[in-house]
Amino acid sequence: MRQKLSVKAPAKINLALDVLHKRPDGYHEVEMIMTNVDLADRLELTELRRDEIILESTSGFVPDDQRNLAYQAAALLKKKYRIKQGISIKIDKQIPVAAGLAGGSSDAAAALRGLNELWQIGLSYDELAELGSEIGSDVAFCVHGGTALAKGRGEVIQPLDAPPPCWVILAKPSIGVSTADVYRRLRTTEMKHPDVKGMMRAIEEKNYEGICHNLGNVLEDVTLKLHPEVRQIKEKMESLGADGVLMSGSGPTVFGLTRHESRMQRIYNGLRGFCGQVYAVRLLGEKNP
Ligand SMILES: C[C@@](CO)(OP(=O)(O)O)[C@H](O)COP(=O)(O)OP(=O)(O)OC[C@H]1O[C@@H](n2ccc(N)nc2=O)[C@H](O)[C@@H]1O
Ligand SMILES: Nc1ncnc2c1ncn2[C@@H]1O[C@H](COP(=O)(O)OP(=O)(O)O)[C@@H](O)[C@H]1O
Repeated sequence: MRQKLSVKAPAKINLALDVLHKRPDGYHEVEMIMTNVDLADRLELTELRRDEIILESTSGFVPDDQRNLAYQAAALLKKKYRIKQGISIKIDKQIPVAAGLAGGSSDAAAALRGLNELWQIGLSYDELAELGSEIGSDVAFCVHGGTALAKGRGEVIQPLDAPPPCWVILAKPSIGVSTADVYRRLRTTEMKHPDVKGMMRAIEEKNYEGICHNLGNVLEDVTLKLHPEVRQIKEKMESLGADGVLMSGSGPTVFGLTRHESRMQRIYNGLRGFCGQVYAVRLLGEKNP
């Protein structure tokens, strides 16, 4: 019998994103608070007799070859641990692409977690995260999942408690944003830094109002200038009564928080039709099992 495994790959949002400076290697030194939401891709991993990697996805927007981050994860493990078995990776894509929600990074992390188990390699999450950061800066967080402070270029992970439960409305306009382009346009001397420590305190104290108050992302201004429709979505979400509203990562997805189901419905209904893709999901906040 060929071995099979199904792995969940949840999206992330950045509750806080600060950039300290640009590094000599071209990356930016960041301080981010990231947490998972229950919008997820699903990867089905099936062993193949032939030594090859086959990748399929339900989305027309992601590559199905070595450019796919989940493919790269499998190739990395195969090379490093001299795995001779082949693998079929089927991605049921639910997370919008190039959205600031780390869909690709989460698929890579899920492939690492799943293949580590399927091929019985025996690596810890810390070891998988270190490997994953060769693929992308957000992969390390996605290996651990839950809620964390991410430093360095995003690969230095300090786990945090889960924030108090709430609804998260995600609204993505029909544009894609290039992370590299947004970082390139960032002027590190002209930034309003978010209070990352204040956000960590609010999470530790399970202080929902404190979390809403401390939301902040230095990349937001860059993307808002490039794409005025993102500002319109922010304003709409605020006027519909979200307690806190912020762009996730490099965007263009905007998220709004509320604890009340009736208000979640109002925000969700008010945004549908106004904006490309809208989701109402829960904060996950807990680490991957
Ligand atoms: C902005 C964030 C926030 O979580 O997420 P997304 O909006 O992409 O989801 C991340 O920092 C994105 O992480 P990720 O998407 O993995 O980035 P990578 O593939 O490593 O890098 C893409 C490009 O972004 C720039 N980059 C990335 C990370 C970083 N700390 N500094 C950078 O300058 C570099 O130009 C790099 O070539
Ligand atoms: N498995 C994957 N899922 C999504 N995008 C992928 C994947 N593999 C490679 N990519 C590429 O990575 C880019 C960024 O995708 P994604 O991770 O969805 O966005 P973001 O970095 O904004 O969170 C896309 O342009 C896409 O072509």
